Amino acid sequence: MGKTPTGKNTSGRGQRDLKVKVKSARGRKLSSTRWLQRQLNDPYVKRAKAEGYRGRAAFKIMELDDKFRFLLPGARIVDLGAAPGGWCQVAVKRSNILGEKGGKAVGTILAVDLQEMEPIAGCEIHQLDFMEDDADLKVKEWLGGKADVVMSDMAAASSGHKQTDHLRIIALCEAAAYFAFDVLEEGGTFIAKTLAGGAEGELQKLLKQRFRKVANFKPPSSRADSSEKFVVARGFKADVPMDDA
Ligand SMILES: C[S@@+](CC[C@H](N)C(=O)[O-])C[C@H]1O[C@@H](n2cnc3c(N)ncnc32)[C@H](O)[C@@H]1O
Repeated sequence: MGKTPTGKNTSGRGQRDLKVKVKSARGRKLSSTRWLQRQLNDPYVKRAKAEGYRGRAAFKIMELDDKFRFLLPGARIVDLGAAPGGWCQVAVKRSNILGEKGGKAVGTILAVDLQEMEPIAGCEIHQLDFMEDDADLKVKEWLGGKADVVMSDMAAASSGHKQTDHLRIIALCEAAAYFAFDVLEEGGTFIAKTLAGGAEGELQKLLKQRFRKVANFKPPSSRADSSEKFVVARGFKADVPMDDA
């Protein structure tokens, strides 16, 4: 029998467990160094800083919009998982929320996140856990009407376990999708970030019941070594009940 650092006797198995912990602690230290290096060398991180965006995620929504054209002038947009605010910054510009490109400033952006967010002109920001009971009702009330776009970049902090992270993000996507079913205008668009894994088929099936077109897209700015991609559902069918779709 060996001894733990606190002097307790251990079995052989206990010693093996201790070694694993030391090894994984080292692993975490290494990977955080790699994370920092990757951030420092990432061209999108540099561009975001140079162009005044709050994060590299801003380029993902630009690339999604370049391909699918949903940030239209005057759009009413709900941004779920919005912090720190890169998507909102892009949406304010592209949907001419402040009327800077001429015309009336008629659009709205409702931003929701678990975390606090610094204000962004043209966005109404709410701090809320979208998975708590009645969160959808609260957001609906703040919205005060229909939306043209519901977009979700919601993601929980990585657990380090691929399947757990996949199931967590699919749950967030589904909650966002049911909310979209409730608030989208006829023809509206739903965008959500997913991580590849076994439960995606069910999400696609759900979306295909209520949207005319459902596609997956990995923007060039999404890291190649990440299983992240975005589901883009267009042409919302407002009057089709789920069972008859
Ligand atoms: C990748 S970040 C979003 C980045 C954002 N699109 C941007 O451009 O700055 C994911 C966000 O999802 C938020 N999030 C995760 N789970 C959430 C939940 N249950 N309710 C609300 N926000 C959530 C996190 O707090 C985090 O800010």
